Amino acid sequence: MIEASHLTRRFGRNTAVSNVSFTIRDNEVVGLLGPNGAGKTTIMRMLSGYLEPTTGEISVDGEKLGQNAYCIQRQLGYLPENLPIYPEMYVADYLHYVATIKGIGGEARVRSIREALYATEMQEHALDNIGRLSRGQKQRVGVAQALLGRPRYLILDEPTNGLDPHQTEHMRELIGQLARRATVIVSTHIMQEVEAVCDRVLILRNGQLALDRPLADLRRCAELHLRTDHGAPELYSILQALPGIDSVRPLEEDEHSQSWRLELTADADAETVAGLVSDCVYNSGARLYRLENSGRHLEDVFREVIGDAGH
Ligand SMILES: Nc1ncnc2c1ncn2[C@@H]1O[C@H](COP(=O)(O)OP(=O)(O)OP(=O)(O)O)[C@@H](O)[C@H]1O
Repeated sequence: MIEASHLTRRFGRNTAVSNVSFTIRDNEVVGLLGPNGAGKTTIMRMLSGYLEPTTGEISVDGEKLGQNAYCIQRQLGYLPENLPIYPEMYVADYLHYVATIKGIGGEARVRSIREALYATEMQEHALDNIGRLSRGQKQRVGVAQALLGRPRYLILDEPTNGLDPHQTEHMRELIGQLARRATVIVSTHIMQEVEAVCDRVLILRNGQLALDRPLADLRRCAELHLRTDHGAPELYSILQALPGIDSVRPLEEDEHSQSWRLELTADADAETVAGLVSDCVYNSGARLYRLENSGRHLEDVFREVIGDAGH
């Protein structure tokens, strides 16, 4: 378990991360989201032990990172945002070098390199010069070095950066597989990625934690999309008064129809409310054109949470 408690990091006068606390349980896959400059990389660097917090503390399985950095780092795989990769080295030599630094030797080192190459689909490039690899292939070398030694914790800063759609899909599958034996913290700008692989999402805004929620929770916060004709002008206020409906937001309207987004209360059952809504529409004399239940998309949640900080 990773516990980050009241983390603050300043660079001169700039506070990159401000009083951020969270706990990550074993085998969770946590997505770290936020606009440019929100503090994601700074948090990941602190979690990996490569950057000290100005104040606050990180502990891993109850051990303080500041006091046991080397020990903890051996259980940790880290893909930094800008990986220092040596262009003149061969892929296999580079992985050999990183494995040695991580204290993996002998048979285990060979096995570990083979596993990492296989997991990242880089086995054919083992004897390629790193300088000649494409951007996406270099990124995969970065992920491969993070996987060496089967770390219990994986911190991946934008792992799909530069990957083509096939490799992006493969990376998602890989993260899913890794989650069976590791705790994964992944930062990305791609919401679909988080929706596809993460159990939980942390959203940072101006260095502060603006949201920490399980994705299942966000999906449960359902909403209904309703489209009717203009047959019942009072429908808006009737809908607003229905149990289970938190708010009614008008969407587009044309001469034939009007649409609303009905946001449900956290404890509402979407199907029960949908039944009430269709009864209401029918009883009001309006014609029902569409009634659809859709979970909230992370993209909408992100926009709401980030607000102006996203520009
Ligand atoms: N080494 C540093 N020296 C000075 N300021 C820094 C340093 N590293 C980060 N910062 C500042 O801290 C803030 C947070 O940066 P950080 O890289 O953590 O954001 P981020 O969320 O990872 O952004 P991006 O999505 O663009 O990668 C920014 O204002 C950045 O300029």
